[in-house]
Amino acid sequence: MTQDELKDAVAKAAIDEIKPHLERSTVIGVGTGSTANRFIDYLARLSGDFKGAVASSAASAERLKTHGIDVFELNEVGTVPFYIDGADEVNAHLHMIKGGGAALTREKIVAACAERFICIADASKYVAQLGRFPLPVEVIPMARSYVARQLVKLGADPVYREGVVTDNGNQIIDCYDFMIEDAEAMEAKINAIVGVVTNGLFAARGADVLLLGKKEGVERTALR
Ligand SMILES: O=C(CO)[C@H](O)[C@H](O)COP(=O)(O)O
Repeated sequence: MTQDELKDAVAKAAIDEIKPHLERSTVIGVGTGSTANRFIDYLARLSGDFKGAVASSAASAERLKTHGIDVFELNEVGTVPFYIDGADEVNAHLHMIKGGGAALTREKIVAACAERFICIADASKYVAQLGRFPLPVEVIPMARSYVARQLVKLGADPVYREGVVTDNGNQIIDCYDFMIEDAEAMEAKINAIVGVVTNGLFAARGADVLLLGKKEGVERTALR
């Protein structure tokens, strides 16, 4: 099976996961990226079974609207029963690195408001230790150099993702050569640097369920 087929399989599996729980009043949290896009495409087939979605990026909001799915502001909705999103890396604790698509801050906000975070990923994303994928950090533009110097002190090789402006008007620094021992501690440490909006470690609020696409089939892991 190709990586695209595996992404497709987990997107469908996420639909099967949430379908029995949908009500006409349900607003679903939707992530960003190529795997989340497939989920959006399948979700469109259920229109009428739920109320709408909250999106973690302008791109996902656009795709949802194109399919005729109503998009709500998170502030109007409060909490969402599910948040479905991909990951750049995920480990056995269902801690993740996210933000390859620069949507990490909004993803983290919607995830924080979700009762259940369902991570959908193909098998290439599963790792024993987080950090081979460069860890994204969203920064306030004027703080970029300062934050980069602090990240060097933490052991990272920070590289400015040139030309990328987040949906929040900020910039991204990617931390290379930065294997993570304690994801929760590092998430908090980086977030404590002045000028950091947030970083792409999702450990304090990891996923509750992982649907991992393998060539043998979709493997489901539920922590809660
Ligand atoms: O965090 C993300 C975007 O900011 C995505 O979830 C992550 O990059 C995975 O993307 P894809 O499904 O395209 O592999």
